[in-house]
Amino acid sequence: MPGYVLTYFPVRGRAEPIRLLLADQGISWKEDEVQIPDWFSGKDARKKEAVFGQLPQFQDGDYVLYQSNSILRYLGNKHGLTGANDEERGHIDMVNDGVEDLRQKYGRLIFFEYETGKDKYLKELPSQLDFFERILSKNANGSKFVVGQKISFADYNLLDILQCHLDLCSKSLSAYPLLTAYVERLVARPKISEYLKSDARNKRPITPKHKK
Ligand SMILES: N[C@@H](CCC(=O)N[C@@H](CSC(=S)NCCc1ccccc1)C(=O)NCC(=O)O)C(=O)O
Repeated sequence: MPGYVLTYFPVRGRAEPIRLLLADQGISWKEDEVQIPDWFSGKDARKKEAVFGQLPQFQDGDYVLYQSNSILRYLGNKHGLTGANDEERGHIDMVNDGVEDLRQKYGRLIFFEYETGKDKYLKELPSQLDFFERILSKNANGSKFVVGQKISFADYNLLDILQCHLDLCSKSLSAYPLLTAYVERLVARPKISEYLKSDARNKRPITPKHKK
């Protein structure tokens, strides 16, 4: 039975929350690495087959899925990571959509405004992080996960984008005790800790713009 296959570029990017979920859940997967020049030059013909012409792609046997957030939600549904009831599921989706909003802001900075916009971005970042600190504060005083008693697919997405911001500025969470403790708690989970130390994780830059 073929297992899970994740097709993406040799970067963390939009595939990293998926990798964190799989690693933390003890689920093995195959990395199908696409070289960026081959993708854009057409040497790798898969761009024409991709539903939206982009990656990541996720394969579960013969089942093929694109869109990183859809892949996260699919794995959440399959592996019990979508909350305890409809209300929690709705809030998990809401938080994941909020993470997507922040990821798009982060991507715009990295790919289009880095030289001129970093200071302004960091100055305005608290207005975004305030939302997530408050979300954590409303669930068990921030001592657990974004929603409910169990980890959900949105937690892996939030962890990744927070780590991206810690890479951008190591002090970006210093005014956020709940977010700081949340990241520390999640990265200390044995399987996430093991993955974060792995060559597979550390050979990949966050984006093609980051130099290893
Ligand atoms: N909504 C989609 C967005 C997918 C996406 O943007 N994929 C990018 C990669 S994700 C990312 S971090 N993009 C920005 C930087 C980048 C560009 C090219 C390759 C790798 C990274 C991609 O496939 N670019 C190549 C292309 O469009 O032909 C999703 O969430 O999966």
